[in-house]
Amino acid sequence: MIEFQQLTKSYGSFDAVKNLSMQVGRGEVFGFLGPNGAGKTTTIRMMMGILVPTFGRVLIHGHDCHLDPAEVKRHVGYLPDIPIFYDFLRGREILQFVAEMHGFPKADARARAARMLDAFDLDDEAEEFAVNYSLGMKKKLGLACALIHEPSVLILDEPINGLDPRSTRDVNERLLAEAARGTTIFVSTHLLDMAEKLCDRVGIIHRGALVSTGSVDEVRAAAASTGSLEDVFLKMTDEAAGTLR
Ligand SMILES: Nc1ncnc2c1ncn2[C@@H]1O[C@H](COP(=O)(O)OP(=O)(O)OP(=O)(O)O)[C@@H](O)[C@H]1O
Repeated sequence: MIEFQQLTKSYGSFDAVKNLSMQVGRGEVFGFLGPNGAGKTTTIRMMMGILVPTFGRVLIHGHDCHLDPAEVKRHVGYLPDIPIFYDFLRGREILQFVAEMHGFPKADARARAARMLDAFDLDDEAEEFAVNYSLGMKKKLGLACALIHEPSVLILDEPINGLDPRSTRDVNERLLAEAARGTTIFVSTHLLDMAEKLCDRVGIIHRGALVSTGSVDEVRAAAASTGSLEDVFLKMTDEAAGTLR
């Protein structure tokens, strides 16, 4: 379970994330939606212990993400918005390295890397240097790295941004399979179609503040809208812009 308690990140007088309080339950797929600059990546970086909160905290399975980041990482698989790898390691070597960093013995790490290459259809690129991977291949390799230790929580920053339709479908199917296994998934996106297909609940963040949370139907009802999630999103972020200004 993920628990946000008044999580805040300020840069001078500017609040990139303000007073974020909410919970994501075990096994839930939660879509964190917001327009560009809303505070999604800042929130996720605080969850991963990369940024220090100005105030408040976020807990994963009861562990404080800032005070106890190593324990959090044992439970979490993380896909950053722009996956970055050692350019001159090959796909297979990167996966094996990540598995070994998680403490698996060499032979197990090698077997896990092979399973992931197969699962993500990266076998043909396994011996290629990461620097030569396309964006779609990098996202798939990044997701494979996130999953290699079979985490109970996945934190994904824009996992299908920039992917072609086939890769998008592959990734969505993979995430649905993970959700079916009971993995908790916290996924940031501004692709509403993905949120509608995948998420049990969504939260809409705008200018650092949570403006709505609930199932897609609940969020739709709160916005007094009968339209698509896109209509609801545009209405909510427009109304919020008015009240937050
Ligand atoms: N180091 C920083 N100093 C000052 N402002 C920052 C810093 N990092 C982020 N911000 C600001 O915080 C806000 C939230 O940024 P963030 O990257 O979290 O947005 P986002 O929702 O992930 O956006 P996108 O969908 O475009 O990736 C933005 O206005 C951004 O300019």
